[in-house]
Amino acid sequence: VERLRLTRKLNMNIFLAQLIESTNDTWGVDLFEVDALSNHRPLTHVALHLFKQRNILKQFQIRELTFFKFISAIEAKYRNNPYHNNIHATDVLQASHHMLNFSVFKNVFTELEVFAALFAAAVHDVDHPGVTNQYLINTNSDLAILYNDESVLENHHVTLAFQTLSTEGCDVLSTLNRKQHQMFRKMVISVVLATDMSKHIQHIGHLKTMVEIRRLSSSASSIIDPENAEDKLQILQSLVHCSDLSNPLKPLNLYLQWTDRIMEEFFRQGDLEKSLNLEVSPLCDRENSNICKSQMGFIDYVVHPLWEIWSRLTQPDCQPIMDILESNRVWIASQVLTEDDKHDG
Ligand SMILES: COc1ccc(-c2ccn(CCC(=O)N3CCOCC3)n2)cc1OC1CCCC1
Ligand SMILES: [Mg+2]
Ligand SMILES: [Zn+2]
Repeated sequence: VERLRLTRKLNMNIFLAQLIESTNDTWGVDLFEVDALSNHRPLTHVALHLFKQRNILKQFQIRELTFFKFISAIEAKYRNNPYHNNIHATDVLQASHHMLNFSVFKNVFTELEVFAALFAAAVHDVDHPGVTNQYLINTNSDLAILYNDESVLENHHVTLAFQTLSTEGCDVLSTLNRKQHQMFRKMVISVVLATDMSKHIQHIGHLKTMVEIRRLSSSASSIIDPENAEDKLQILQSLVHCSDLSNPLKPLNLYLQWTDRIMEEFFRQGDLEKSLNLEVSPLCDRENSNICKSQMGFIDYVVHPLWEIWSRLTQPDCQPIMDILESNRVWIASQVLTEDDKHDG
């Protein structure tokens, strides 16, 4: 029996290693599998692997042990919410890594910009309480008071990330010089704050402008001027925001798991609102919801408008991902009909 147990353990580790290797260049890795096989430490495993694969630790002389301690401390500060947890952080990190490899971004970003974008993705929801900014504001929470109702959650995530750097043995930025540290901090703050849905429309506006310039400018090649730090920062903000909103562009079985999870998180907020005699927020009433219809709305009015312009900027590498969105939408639409019948029934 002991030999059998060890063989099974060995096979699980081999399978885990193969899954983690696939995060290098695969869109839609099953991170729920990685979570199950990694003793619920997907973020530490994947982040360590991707930062090493990109040679970030060597470039900035960051000791592997220091990075391990930091990312483990961050992963431990993600709460076990149904949706906003360490698996979601890993998902956004891996999607951001994947899109940074798009050919349109070749030779555009510096190592420091890549480091800042992936760092921001890994920490972007740390200590998320599983409720929305609006709920924190409506309940006069300490966080809303602390951040004056402005991007409350996003401010909290980035502050906690930088505070974690001062935990014993966790300062992954100790080898950066003053200028690098200042630029890194500015980029991480702006990328994490840009994951607030209140900035969503601005993302679309900036991307439309950039695509327009690409269309007008003669050089059909990469339109992104590597000298324009502002443009590059806006692109990194949109890249992580797109990754944050990438669930409907993942293989259907993964998309449906994320949908179940966000709905359960919303429903728990609705339960809280009911118990506090507050008005139940939209989509948060588990007694009265149409999951497929709300996903159709999410895709048509939030996800597709953003990803349509993002894919135009990043063509041709985004097409396979847009195709998944299209097929998922067709499937959801087919379910709306049956879901109606169920309700009518
Ligand atoms: C798989 O389903 C979703 C996956 C992700 C999102 C989503 C929206 C905005 N973000 C970015 C973070 C943010 O700002 N949030 C977090 C969600 O709550 C609102 C503030 N993420 C919403 C999703 O579905 C919702 C429930 C039915 C329709 C919309
Ligand atoms: Mg967030
Ligand atoms: Zn997020």
